[in-house]
Amino acid sequence: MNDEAIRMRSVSRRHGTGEGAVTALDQVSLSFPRGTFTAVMGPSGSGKSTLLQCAAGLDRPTSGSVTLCGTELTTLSETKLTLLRRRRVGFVFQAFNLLPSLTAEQNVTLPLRLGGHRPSTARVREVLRQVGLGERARHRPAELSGGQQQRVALARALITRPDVLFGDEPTGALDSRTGREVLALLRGMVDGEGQTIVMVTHDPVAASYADRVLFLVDGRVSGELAGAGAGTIAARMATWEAVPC
Ligand SMILES: Nc1ncnc2c1ncn2[C@@H]1O[C@H](COP(=O)(O)OP(=O)(O)OP(=O)(O)O)[C@@H](O)[C@H]1O
Repeated sequence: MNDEAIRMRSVSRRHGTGEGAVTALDQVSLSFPRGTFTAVMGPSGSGKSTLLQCAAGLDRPTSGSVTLCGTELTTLSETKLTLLRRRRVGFVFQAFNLLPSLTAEQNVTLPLRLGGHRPSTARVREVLRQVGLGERARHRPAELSGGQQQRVALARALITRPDVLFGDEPTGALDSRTGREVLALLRGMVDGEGQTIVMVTHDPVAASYADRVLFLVDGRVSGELAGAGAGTIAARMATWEAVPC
């Protein structure tokens, strides 16, 4: 069995051509082992979101290779890539992106239903229980706290049992206590169920929940820390914050 959830080999992503061209990712090679939690950090514009999008098959690299559990993504047709994304990767963003008129369980099942699938009620209840919302299945977003709304978004991302869960600042809109609850939930999914998580964050406390923190600068991996606390991560961030723009 392939123990790499994602493998990126010499991945570059350039936008535009000629003098105005921007290299968002520059020859990045990385492995994300299954069952691990990785945080991706770096200054604004360093390529974090681009890395996440290329790893998840949401964006296509200009060159290089990306495999998801052994499947090469860069050569897949748009249709196959869409199907693969729908089934094998999950996303949570800073914005919860819930439909206000739908209940928690309807929000969780909406993407699957749009794709022509109807998950069993048992599965929907199971995933809502997993995120601590077993009693809130019939509530609408306005009847839920911010943290609970993000848990609905998490349940929606997890319902297909994705190979990888990607988060782009998933706790960015939450107060610090609620954010920590969501991060503890993510950590528990890695430890308890072997979920693979890749999360972009600007917050050293959020990054400290990960097994490994990758640092990007100018589209390249500039270093990494394993098992680091928030203080150590913040000290590393201070080295690039000190560089004048
Ligand atoms: N569609 C695009 N067209 C042109 N340039 C782009 C495009 N998308 C991203 N870029 C550029 O690529 C670089 C990396 O962007 P990216 O959004 O990946 O950075 P980031 O580290 O996630 O930034 P932030 O922390 O501010 O969200 C930036 O210089 C950005 O301006």
